[in-house]
Amino acid sequence: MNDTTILEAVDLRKAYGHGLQRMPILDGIDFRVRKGDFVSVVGPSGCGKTTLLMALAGLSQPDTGEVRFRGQPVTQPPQGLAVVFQDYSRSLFPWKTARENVIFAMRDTAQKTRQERRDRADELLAAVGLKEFAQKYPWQLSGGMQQRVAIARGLASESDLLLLDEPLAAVDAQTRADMQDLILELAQRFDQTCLLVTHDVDEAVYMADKVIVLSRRPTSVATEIPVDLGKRRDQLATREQPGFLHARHEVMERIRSYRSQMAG
Ligand SMILES: Nc1ncnc2c1ncn2[C@@H]1O[C@H](COP(=O)(O)OP(=O)(O)OP(=O)(O)O)[C@@H](O)[C@H]1O
Repeated sequence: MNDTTILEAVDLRKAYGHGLQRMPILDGIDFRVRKGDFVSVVGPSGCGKTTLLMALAGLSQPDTGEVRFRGQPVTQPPQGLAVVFQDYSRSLFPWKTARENVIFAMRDTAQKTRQERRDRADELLAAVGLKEFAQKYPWQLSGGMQQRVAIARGLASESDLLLLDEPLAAVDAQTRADMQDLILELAQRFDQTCLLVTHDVDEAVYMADKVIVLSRRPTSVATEIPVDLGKRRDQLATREQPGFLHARHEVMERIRSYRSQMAG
């Protein structure tokens, strides 16, 4: 590990089931994430992206191999790491309002007083376009709104590392673009390293400093494709830059090669 590495996956292996039912999912995955980077992970459906994320978060243990966060082996969810799950309906507390859900994530932050926490929660809710909905309960919000609360909560934790599992899957195209920019802006503002799982190749490249493409299941290869676009992104200009088109091409090419291996 060098000084700037915050997260490492070392020869991660994980299978589900036993005996004849045993299904290997991760079959020797290695990669590193540098502090401050935004990393996207793409791969075929069912290749084990959520399984990988659960292992990175310390929510499930790999069979062999190791996850290291700030150089320390991860054996349970570590402090300084937060996850925004794909299934927002199960990740928010239904008995807490949007504001209370966001405040709940601030247990370990610099915001100590009730007022400080309330102000930061309202700032984040306003940033995700939910200023008027702070006092609503999750069941009073649409799916996309609930997911925005979940994102505000992830950012509120001010954790050094934020793992995002398809957080924008349920929102419409325009909101999705706005949320991409919001996540980038807030991650930079709070100095958060992010690892985003997404099915959307354009989103993966737009958001990231590096895209990790996973091979089909059992996933044994994680190819890294650098995205050389600097930190400032713009929905129109960035997507037209040669660097964007090149990285997008490389990612698509890699996915296609994994697909043809599967067919062959
Ligand atoms: N707890 C579990 N027990 C048994 N099998 C599981 C479990 N969790 C996931 N699987 C299986 O492992 C495989 C990988 O699942 P996973 O959700 O990690 O993939 P994914 O790449 O995130 O999928 P998707 O792209 O569809 O979201 C799938 O075939 C899934 O059915």
